[in-house]
Amino acid sequence: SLGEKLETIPTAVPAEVALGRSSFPRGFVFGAASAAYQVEGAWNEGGRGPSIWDTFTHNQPGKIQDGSNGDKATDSYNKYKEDVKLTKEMGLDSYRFSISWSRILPKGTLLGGVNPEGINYYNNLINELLKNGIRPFVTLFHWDVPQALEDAYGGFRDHEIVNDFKDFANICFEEFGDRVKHWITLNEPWSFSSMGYTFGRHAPGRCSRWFGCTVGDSSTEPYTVTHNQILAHAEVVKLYKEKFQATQKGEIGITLNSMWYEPYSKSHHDKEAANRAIEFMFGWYMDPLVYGDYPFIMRALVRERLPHFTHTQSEMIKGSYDFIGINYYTSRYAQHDPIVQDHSPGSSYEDQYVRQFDSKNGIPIGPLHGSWVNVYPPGMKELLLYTKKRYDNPKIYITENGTAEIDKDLPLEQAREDPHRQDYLAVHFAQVQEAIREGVRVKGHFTWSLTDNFEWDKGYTERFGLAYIDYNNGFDRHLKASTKWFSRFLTT
Ligand SMILES: OC[C@@H]1[C@@H](O)[C@H](O)[C@@H](O)c2nnnn21
Repeated sequence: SLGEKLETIPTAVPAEVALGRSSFPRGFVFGAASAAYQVEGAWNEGGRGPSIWDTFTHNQPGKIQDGSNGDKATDSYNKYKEDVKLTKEMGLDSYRFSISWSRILPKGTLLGGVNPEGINYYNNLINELLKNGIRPFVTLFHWDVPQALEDAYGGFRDHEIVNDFKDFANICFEEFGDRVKHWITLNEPWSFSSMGYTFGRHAPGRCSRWFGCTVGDSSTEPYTVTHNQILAHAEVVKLYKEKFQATQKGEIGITLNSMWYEPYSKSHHDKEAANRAIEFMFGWYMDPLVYGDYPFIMRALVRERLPHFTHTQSEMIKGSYDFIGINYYTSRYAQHDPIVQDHSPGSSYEDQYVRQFDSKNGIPIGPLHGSWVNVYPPGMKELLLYTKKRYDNPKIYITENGTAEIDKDLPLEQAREDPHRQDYLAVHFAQVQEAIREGVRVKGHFTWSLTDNFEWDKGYTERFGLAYIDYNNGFDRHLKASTKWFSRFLTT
């Protein structure tokens, strides 16, 4: 039972992990990750056009816990060489970052013009990484839709964006594809759809009125936005494979996030609820990518609000990946939410008929780090085994995994102490190793994040970095204590 599992969660560094990188397959990639809006800053410098995150934070500061924004973020636009140096100093193999669409195409479209300063910035970043022997892993879309496209046709609410995303990707492949060999089309389409259109907590902040928004519909827009993201993803993969892969010899995939779910009780209904929860969060995307359509349970429960793919689209989407990126942080309990008479679900979240909890009988599913990361390492392994079993054992990178501390405005020396991060990483590395031993094709792990950064609706109140950012002293970077262990791990 879960109780036994909780007792068996190792708190000390498991022996095999203490052996370090040598206990992972040869060639396994260790990296750290970031995203453009969260680190670059320079929001209106270097020719960059506004994204929906600039609009959202400037116009609705109340939706951000500390009322902050990414105008400066960690000033990585000017300090990227320091970030590359941190990556190298730690002994990491790769740096995952995203390209700001509106820094390349300030008006979002090719017609609106390409920004040469944007091309120049990413060329400099890529070249600096390669000069230091660090492999670039590039995400094309990490939630920062150009505001011009939101204004023109509602961004991902309109199929038109598929063509503009293809144009953006084409420029990136042409300009950077000679040196970038690992591409991720989308980061977490579930988060973009649910946080942005079900709950309205992320840009563009749309949701139904009873969720507290003035515009939006939590029962339909998340499905439309997901549908257009999947189509945009598949068209870009098709473009890369038809026009670039033969010569550039890179690989392309997508990054999906999911929690793992444990049944709240041993009841049949709660076990079924746990299955529904993973299908509505992970299967929403994995089923189209592997089988060409949404999960049957979604068709059955969402019905006319769930868009359909044409046969041609379905064939294009099926198999549109060389790898799957998985972002895992935490797990939840899933409890059956019965369908009572006349109940009409008001959102994509309610459609699954699942109540989710982070604790049971007052006992959390795992120790709480930051505001939402309950440490539950078995969830990492279970999610990986689920992916292997249900989705034909794809090549996987863990494109995000990490933990946080609440910012308590501590003096630097105290703020750098992060034993919880060392424990978190060690126990999750052990789970990844076990999954690999059981045949899961995991080829790399990226810690979220290289540095503290703008944590979306949490602003700067939560720190996920391996390196501390001193926002009050020139955005100085300081490696946290856990990196001493991590660097040793990477060399043994
Ligand atoms: O919340 C911490 C991080 C965010 O900072 C990333 O941008 C996002 O990809 C993500 N997904 N899950 N957790 N995360």
